[in-house]
Amino acid sequence: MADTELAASIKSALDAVEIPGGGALSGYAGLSEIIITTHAVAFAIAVAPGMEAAFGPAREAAQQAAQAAAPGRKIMVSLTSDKAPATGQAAAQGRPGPAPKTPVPGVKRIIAVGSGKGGVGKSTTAVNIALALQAEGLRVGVLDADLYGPSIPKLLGIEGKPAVREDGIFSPHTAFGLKAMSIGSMLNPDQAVVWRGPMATSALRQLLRETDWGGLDILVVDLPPGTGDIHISLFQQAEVDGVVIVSTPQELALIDAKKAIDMLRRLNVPLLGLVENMSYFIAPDTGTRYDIFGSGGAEAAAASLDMPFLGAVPLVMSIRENSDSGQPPVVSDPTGPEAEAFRAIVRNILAATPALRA
Ligand SMILES: Nc1ncnc2c1ncn2[C@@H]1O[C@H](COP(=O)(O)OP(=O)(O)OP(=O)(O)O)[C@@H](O)[C@H]1O
Repeated sequence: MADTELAASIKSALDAVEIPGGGALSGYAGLSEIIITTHAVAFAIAVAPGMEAAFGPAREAAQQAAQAAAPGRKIMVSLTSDKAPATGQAAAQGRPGPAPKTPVPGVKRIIAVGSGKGGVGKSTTAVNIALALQAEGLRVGVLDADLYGPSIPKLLGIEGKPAVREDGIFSPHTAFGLKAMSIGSMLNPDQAVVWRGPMATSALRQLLRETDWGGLDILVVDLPPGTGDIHISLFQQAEVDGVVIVSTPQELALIDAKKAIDMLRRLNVPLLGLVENMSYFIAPDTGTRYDIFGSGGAEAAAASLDMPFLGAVPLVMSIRENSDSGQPPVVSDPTGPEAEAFRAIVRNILAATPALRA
């Protein structure tokens, strides 16, 4: 069935869903466009502030109606309302605040990996940190929340969609011993823009909470670059134990990274430290190290921001070649200089935050 036909048949299935105050959901002005992807269906219901609970049953019924109309696809129905965060005055007036943070089933600790701008090697770092954590004896998973450039599937050589159990829970992929889920498998590449805002955060919530992680010590979340809805949604709904910021040595990237760091401070999320990627170049023939961008930029930036410097990763062709073919250096060449760089970063993280092992 074509996507437009499927969207139309879901919309007519919503005729049977009654909304508070009477009337059908299909005719409700707050119903968003129905987005169809290869594996998922997503739509949002915008409600007036304070009406979320009243719309709960309608959301449930919409979920079931859409599932019946689109069997085999993951259904994501989000309720959204424009409400200011309940701080200060709002809280004092007794208005509801953001939902409290709740543990993610099957996950003990969460580390997120972020960056100021794209293309700095954030996903490469996330995957290799996850593998290096695993080499330390921890049970580790990776969640690719980078909606605008999901690259974990390629980096881990994962293909296809994750299986959905009968109860609607995802069974994650497994790659190199890591459990892995990617927002990328939920959407077509050209749909990232459409997925902004509530639908993206709803997709994140479901990937995080409706996946059978099966008992992880640490889940590594690859965030989108910059600061946006996904970040805020993750930090508000789950206890994130710390964030690693990845930057390249160029000053511009560092300035961008500062914005990300400011946001974390405002949201009270612990910063684990800064990783400098593509920091120096090792000549493949002689093994000589060249500090092509000048050395120590990120280290100095970390010091000026009063945060730990976790380590530097060299710019090496093999990282690009192996990563892009689904063979991350920590597994493809575990004793090489790139793998050693990531392992040293992980040792620094665990030394500074021993609770991550607990
Ligand atoms: N240290 C490195 N040496 C050589 N190439 C690297 C290194 N780190 C990352 N790369 C390459 O740079 C490209 C971008 O890396 P990656 O996808 O990890 O960045 P990102 O910051 O996550 O980007 P995006 O924001 O687009 O997701 C990839 O082709 C990757 O293989």
